[in-house]
Amino acid sequence: MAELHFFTGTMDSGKSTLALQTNHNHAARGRVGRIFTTHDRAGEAKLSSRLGLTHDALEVEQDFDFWTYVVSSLTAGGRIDYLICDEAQFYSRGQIDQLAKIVDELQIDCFAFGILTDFRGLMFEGSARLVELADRVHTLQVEALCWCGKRATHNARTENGVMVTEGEVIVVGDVEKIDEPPADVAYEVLCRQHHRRRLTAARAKAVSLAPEPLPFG
Ligand SMILES: Nc1ncnc2c1ncn2[C@@H]1O[C@H](COP(=O)(O)OP(=O)(O)O)[C@@H](O)[C@H]1O
Ligand SMILES: Cc1cn([C@H]2C[C@H](O)[C@@H](COP(=O)(O)O)O2)c(=O)[nH]c1=O
Repeated sequence: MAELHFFTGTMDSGKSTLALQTNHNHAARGRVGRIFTTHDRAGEAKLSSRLGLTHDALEVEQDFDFWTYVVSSLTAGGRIDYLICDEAQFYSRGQIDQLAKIVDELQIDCFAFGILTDFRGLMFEGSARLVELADRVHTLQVEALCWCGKRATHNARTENGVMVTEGEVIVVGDVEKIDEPPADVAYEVLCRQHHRRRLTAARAKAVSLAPEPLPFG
């Protein structure tokens, strides 16, 4: 039986790497797939991993219809055994419904990859629908870590090094590099407590370096 899988984890937890590995393993056994993504950091119609692998992909635009695409391909004599869907958090609710229909009605496996929550800690539309519909939800095994050493569960957005909680939901960007100056927009993975307290690595460092308050009186 075909299944709808949702692989989720914070930014930088290895989702795109796993997407490419999954494609490789299926293709190596002669199965034929299609790779989809949207808003990848590497640019349009690319699926890229921080480990250096990149693969051409089909870009999922807002009005893209998975069901129509797959049915047209099959009708034209094409073969599709599985779909790889990266950055699935950005897909619409309707597009996730189409993926579920493809799994059920056409017996095509679907492997979707994405982050669960946005920089405010709220579920993305695509991820929420995947949690509702997926046959299996897998949490990535490789744990991204908060600066405190705890498992990171949240994706914070920073603007010039300062954590923000308001703004557009979709802003393509990378995780902050510790040895580089703060980017205009970047992300940092944090544990819940430090996300709640808005305590990024830079702020924690600044606070710990701040002089002790003068004794009262
Ligand atoms: N130089 C490196 N050496 C080893 N592993 C690395 C290196 N750079 C990145 N990684 C691994 O790649 C992961 C990020 O992979 P990626 O597929 O881009 O993540 P995601 O799609 O979840 O954002 C990191 O969690 C880390 O495990
Ligand atoms: C939290 C959050 C992230 N994004 C963007 C930033 C990146 O371009 C992608 C996540 O990619 P990754 O492969 O998982 O690292 O999503 C966003 O647009 N809005 C957010 O709130």
